[in-house]
Amino acid sequence: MFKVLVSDPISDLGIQQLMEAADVTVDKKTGLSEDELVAIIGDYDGLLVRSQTTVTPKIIEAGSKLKVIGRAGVGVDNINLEAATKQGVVVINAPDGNTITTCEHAFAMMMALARHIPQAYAKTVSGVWDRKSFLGVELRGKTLGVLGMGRIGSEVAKRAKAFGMSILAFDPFLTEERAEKMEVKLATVDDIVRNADFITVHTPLTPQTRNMISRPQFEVMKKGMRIVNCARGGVIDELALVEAIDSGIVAGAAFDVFEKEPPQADHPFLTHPKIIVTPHLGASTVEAQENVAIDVSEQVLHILRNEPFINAVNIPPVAPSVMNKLQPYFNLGEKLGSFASQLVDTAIREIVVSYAGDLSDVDTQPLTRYIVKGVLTRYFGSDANIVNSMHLAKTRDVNVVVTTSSKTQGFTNLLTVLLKTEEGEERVVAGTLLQGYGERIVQLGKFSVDIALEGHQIVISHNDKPGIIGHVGTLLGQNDVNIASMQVGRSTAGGNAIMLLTVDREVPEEVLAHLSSLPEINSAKEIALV
Ligand SMILES: NC(=O)C1=CN([C@@H]2O[C@H](COP(=O)(O)OP(=O)(O)OC[C@H]3O[C@@H](n4cnc5c(N)ncnc54)[C@H](O)[C@@H]3O)[C@@H](O)[C@H]2O)C=CC1
Ligand SMILES: O=C(O)C(=O)COP(=O)(O)O
Repeated sequence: MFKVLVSDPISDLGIQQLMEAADVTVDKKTGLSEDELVAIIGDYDGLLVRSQTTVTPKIIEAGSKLKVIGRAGVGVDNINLEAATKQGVVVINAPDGNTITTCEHAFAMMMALARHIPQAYAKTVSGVWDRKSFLGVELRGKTLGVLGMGRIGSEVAKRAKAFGMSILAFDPFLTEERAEKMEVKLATVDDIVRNADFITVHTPLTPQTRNMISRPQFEVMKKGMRIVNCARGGVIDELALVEAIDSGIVAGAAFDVFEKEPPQADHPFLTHPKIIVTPHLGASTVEAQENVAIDVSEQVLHILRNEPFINAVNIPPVAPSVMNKLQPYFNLGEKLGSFASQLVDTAIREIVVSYAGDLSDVDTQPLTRYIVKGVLTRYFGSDANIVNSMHLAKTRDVNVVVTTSSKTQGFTNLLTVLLKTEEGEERVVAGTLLQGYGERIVQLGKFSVDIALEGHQIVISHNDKPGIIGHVGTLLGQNDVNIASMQVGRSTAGGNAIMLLTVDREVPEEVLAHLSSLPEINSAKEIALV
């Protein structure tokens, strides 16, 4: 039974499938301190959060069973990704569910700003009928600068056009072609700050976006412009903004997010007559909260059940078409890695993965993660997984080299794993996925073989002399080890040879030792692929 902790207010309807899953129990405990979370997180396989819970390295380290942290929303800046990746915890988010809602909030803020709605409301309900102080401006005919043209920024631009605004947009990934298609003008940050009547930011907070709008930008802004931040506190320099308003450059600002949330009681935004604020409500609609909770619950279930999943933040994204192509090979890759690692006796220094044939035209990185996981599982057990396998290899000074070739080498697809060790040992194993026959090993060292990659196997290196197969069969039979299949490969008659056996059960140590001591046998190793 998996246990999931929900530590922020998340829609009940959205997490229904998680609550109804027969193999999951869900506990809801909101408002916990770091220490309180540290004390209980060890019991949980999954953690679901929004933006209130700060998931610190201390919490992640205490989560010894933790497999997944699900963020019911977009921004994962409250989750320590480095600690999660190190520990092999998958972090997923729900990037699509609150796009429209947040876009609509940004728009609502822009309109409220243009027409002083919060200030006018406050005065009216206080009993003052003041029609003179709140002269607004129209959006029509104005220039809107959009910084960050991702999901939300693009939707804001779309709506702004309907209001008769012209749009200047900047995003490092916005091409001239896409800008044209969206009927926005591709601009630089400098163009935007100099020419926009309104600016809205829709980027994550990164070292590049922190204080993206600060004193130097305010200095060249159009007098009387207005600015909106429904993305992340810190993208616009808060103190520089107050100065720019007070000096008459900026006519007003609307903020949903703050550098520190909640802001201190004496934060200048909270009392400034030209700044309107909301308490990080961008994603707070019934629809968005259901959407993000549904999306994240679905993925958390997949991860707990070891099924393929999407939207992992600490694993590079993979296009669905690439994923469809790679997915059938994940098992093969992991087993080949595991097989190869059980052939070596000394510390691995390099893992060389070669892809040939069909797989050469896609980005095979996700598959490499499975192979490396397979190799490292021998040393790290279940602590190695596809999230941290590359990281683990790096921290252990294991070099991972990938080569690809479109040549088919006799198989539609061929994965080869070569391990090089500190002592100069080299072990190579290659496998393929054969329609109707599943995962097969087709090369072991320099020998061609063909055997299913499954269960318990024995690899025997021997000299090609008559009678050896008989000796091996007899010894295993005497020890009640049944042989399911056998393959023999040799380079030249009478030379080195390899015997690959699939057996029905684990082979006792003493039987392996006995096998190794038989005449003409150089070594016998058991490989477990279970
Ligand atoms: N106020 C709220 O409740 C909510 C806030 N958000 C925040 O809104 C922001 C945008 O969310 P989405 O549109 O879903 O994300 P997204 O990932 O689709 O878009 C972000 C865009 O910012 C661009 N970007 C990155 N660095 C940039 C730079 N230096 N200059 C210009 N553009 C840059 C990226 O290329 C990307 O296109 C995020 O910070 C997210 O956390 C999202 C949902 C709710
Ligand atoms: O999704 C995001 O990035 C948000 O900022 C929404 O935050 P919330 O889930 O409302 O705490």
